[in-house]
Amino acid sequence: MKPLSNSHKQLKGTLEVPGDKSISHRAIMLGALAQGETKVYNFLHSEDSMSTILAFQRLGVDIDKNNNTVTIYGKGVQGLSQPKDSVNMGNSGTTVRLISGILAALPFNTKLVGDQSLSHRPMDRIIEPLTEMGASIESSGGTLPMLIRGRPLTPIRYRLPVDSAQVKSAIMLAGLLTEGITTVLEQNTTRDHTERMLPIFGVEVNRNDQGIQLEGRQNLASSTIHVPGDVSSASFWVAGATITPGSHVTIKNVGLNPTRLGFINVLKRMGAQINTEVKRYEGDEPIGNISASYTERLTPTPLQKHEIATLVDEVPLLALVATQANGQMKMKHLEELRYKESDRIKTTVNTLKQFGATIIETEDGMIIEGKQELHGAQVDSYGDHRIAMMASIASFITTSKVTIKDTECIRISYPRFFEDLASITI
Ligand SMILES: O=C(O)C1=C[C@@H](OP(=O)(O)O)[C@@H](O)[C@H](O)C1
Ligand SMILES: C=C(OP(=O)(O)O)C(=O)O
Repeated sequence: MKPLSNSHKQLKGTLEVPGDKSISHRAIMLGALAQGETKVYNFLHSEDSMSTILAFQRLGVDIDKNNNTVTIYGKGVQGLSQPKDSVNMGNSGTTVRLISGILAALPFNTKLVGDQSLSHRPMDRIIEPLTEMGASIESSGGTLPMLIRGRPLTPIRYRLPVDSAQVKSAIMLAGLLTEGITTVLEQNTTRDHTERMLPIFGVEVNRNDQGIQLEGRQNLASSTIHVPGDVSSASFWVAGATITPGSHVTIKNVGLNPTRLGFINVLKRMGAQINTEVKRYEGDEPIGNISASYTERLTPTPLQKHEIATLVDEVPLLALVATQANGQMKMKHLEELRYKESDRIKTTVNTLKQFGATIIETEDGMIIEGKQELHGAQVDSYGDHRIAMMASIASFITTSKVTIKDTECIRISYPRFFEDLASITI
C-alpha cells in the first residue's frame, strides 16, 4: 500500500530519468551476438532489463553489471549455447518476443517461460512469421511456455498485421541470423531502435519504401552504447506538470527519437506548454531536454491511428490528462492496449472511475469527459507498472489522498520512481 497526499502540491525542478528500456534490451542482445567486448552506459537497472541480461547469461554469454554500466563479452553467434533449464522472461514482453527471433535460428532448443501476466500475452504474433521462415515453435494456445527448436531459417518479406516494434524486431533478428535478404513492411511507423542500433554494430540496414531490409549472416562488431533517458518514464513528469497548477519541470538527457514522441505531440496539439530540444546524438539516437509547465486550458483532440504506436505506453497517462481537458476526448484505435501487462483499456478506465472521472470503455478505446475534479481513492495497480505510476501522478490533482495497492511492480521499468517524485514535489 502506498499512500500519497499530494493535493495542493506542485511538481517543480530539474531531473534526469533512468535509461531507456527498449534501448537497454537491444544493447544487451546485439552485444551478445557481437564478437568482442561491448560496453553499455546508463543501462536501465530494472526488472525487465534484468530479465534480458539473465536470459543471455543463461545462454552462455558472460555479462558483468556494475551499477548502470554493463560489459558484454560477446563471442559472436557461436557464443550462445543451449541453456540447462527453461529460461525465465519475467514480466518482459520485449525480452521474450525479441529473443525468440534469435533462438529460432540457432542450433539448439530453448524453453521460454514467464510470469503470470506475460503468460497471458499473445505470442502468436511472432510464432506466425517465424514459422513462415521455417521455425519450429511449440506453444499451447499461442502463449508461454514456448519451446523453440532452433534450426536454419529462410528469409521472408513480411507485412506486419499489427503495429508492433517487438514483432518487427523479432523478424529482423531472425533475418540477421539467416542467409539472404529479410524484409519487413510496416503499416504505421513503430519505434525504430533496432534499425538505428544495428549499424552501430556494423550491420547494414536499408530503409526505404520497400520496407526495412537486411542481409543475413553479417558479422556484428562489438561497440559502445550510451543509453538515453527513457522518454516513457519522462512522460510521467510531463503529464504531472501539465495538469498540476503552478508546476514546471525540466527533464534532461532524455531520448527524443521521433518514433517515441507521440504523447508529447498529442499534448502539444491539446495546447500544452511543452518544449523539446535535441542537444546531441548518441549513436543514431537524438538526446535532449524536455520542459513542461502547467497549462490551464487543454483542448481535446482525436487520436490518429498512425500515431498510436508512437505513444502506446503513454495511453493511461493521456487518459488522465484528458480528464483535465475542456470537453470530451474520444480515444480510438487502442486495441493493442488489451495485450499489455494488464488490459490497459480496462485498468485505465477502472482506475480513473475510482477517482470520480466520467469515462467509458469502448471496444477499441475510451471516451473521457473533461474538465473534471477528481477525488482520492484506494486503487489497485493490477500489477501493471504504468497504471501504478499514472495513479501516483493523479494524486497531484485529487482533492484527497490516493492509496495504491501493489506499487512493487514499478520496479519493472522505473525502480527509483518515488525518489524522483519526492525530488520534484514541493
Ligand atoms: O519494442 C519495444 O521495445 C517495445 C514495443 C512496444 O510493444 P509492441 O511492440 O507490442 O507494441 C511497447 O509497448 C513496449 O513497451 C516496448
Ligand atoms: C508494454 C510494456 O513492456 P513489455 O511489452 O516489454 O512488457 C511496457 O513497458 O509498458
